Amino acid sequence: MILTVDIGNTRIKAAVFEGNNALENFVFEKNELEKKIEKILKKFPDCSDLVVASVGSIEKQAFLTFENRLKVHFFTHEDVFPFHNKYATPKTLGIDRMILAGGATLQFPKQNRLVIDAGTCITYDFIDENDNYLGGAISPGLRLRYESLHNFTARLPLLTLEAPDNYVGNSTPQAIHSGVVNGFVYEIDGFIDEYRKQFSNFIIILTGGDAEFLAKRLKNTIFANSNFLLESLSQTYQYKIDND
Ligand SMILES: Nc1ncnc2c1ncn2[C@@H]1O[C@H](COP(=O)(O)OP(=O)(O)O)[C@@H](O)[C@H]1O
Ligand SMILES: CC(C)(COP(=O)(O)O)[C@@H](O)C(=O)NCCC(=O)O
Ligand SMILES: [K+]
Repeated sequence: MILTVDIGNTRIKAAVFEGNNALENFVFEKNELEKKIEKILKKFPDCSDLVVASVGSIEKQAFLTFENRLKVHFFTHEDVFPFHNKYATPKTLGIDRMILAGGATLQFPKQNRLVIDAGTCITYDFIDENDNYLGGAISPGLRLRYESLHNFTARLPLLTLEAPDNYVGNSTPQAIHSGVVNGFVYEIDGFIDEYRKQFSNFIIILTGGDAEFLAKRLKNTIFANSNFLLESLSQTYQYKIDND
C-alpha cells in the first residue's frame, strides 16, 4: 500500500493506492501537510511507501519526520522515467509534467498522447508513439486568470468561477466571466486543433482541478480524469522500482 502526494501551486492532493486501486483521496492546504499525512497514515497503517511529486514550495525536508516509519521517495529529475526527455532544458521541466508524461506513457503504450493539466497553470505535454517527450505549453489556469485581472488592474473585482450567460457580457462581472471562461475553453480547443494538424492521431488526457468543469464545455470530446496525476505517480514509482 502506498501513499502518493502531489504538491501543486494551489493545493496538495493525496491518495492511498493498493496496486492500481485508489482507496481514498484527500485534498488539503500547505500548512496542514504534516497533520494530514499523520492522519492518513493512522487510518492506513499498512502504507509502506510515501511517494511525493512537488512543484510547490515544499521540499524533501518536510517529509524527513516520516522516514523512520516508511520509505519516502521524493521524485526528482535524477529518477528513471519511462520516456526519452527531448525538452531542451530537461532539468527545468516540472516534476508534475514528468509524472504526467510517465503515467501517459505507461497507461497508453505505443501511441501519441497529449496530456492537458488544468491546475494553477494549464500545462500541455506531448509524448509521441516512440515515447519521446517533446514538450508542450504553459499558460495561466482558470483561477489565475480571475486573480490576475483583479491584481493587475484598479477596477476589476475579484470574481469566483461562474459559467458566463453569453459571449457578449453585458456587465463587468459578465464580461469577466465571458473573457476568462470562454478564453480558457477556446484556448484549449484551439491547441487541440493545432496538434491535430501536426499529428494525425493521439489520445487526450485531461486532468487538474478544473478538468470536470472544462470537459463538458470543450468542442472536442475528452474524457476527464481528475485523478490522473496521482495514478501516474503510483505507476511511475512502480516503474522506477522495477527499473532502478
Ligand atoms: N477548493 C478549491 N480551491 C482552489 N482551487 C479549486 C478548488 N476547487 C476547484 N479549484 C480549481 O482548481 C484549479 C487548481 O487546480 P489544482 O489541480 O488543485 O492545482 P495545482 O495542482 O496547481 O495545485 C483552480 O484553477 C480552481 O479553479
Ligand atoms: C508549469 C508549472 C508551474 C505547473 O504547475 P501547477 O499548475 O501544476 O501547479 C510546473 O510544472 C513548473 O513549475 N514547471 C517548471 C517549468 C517547465 O515545466 O518547463
Ligand atoms: K498544471
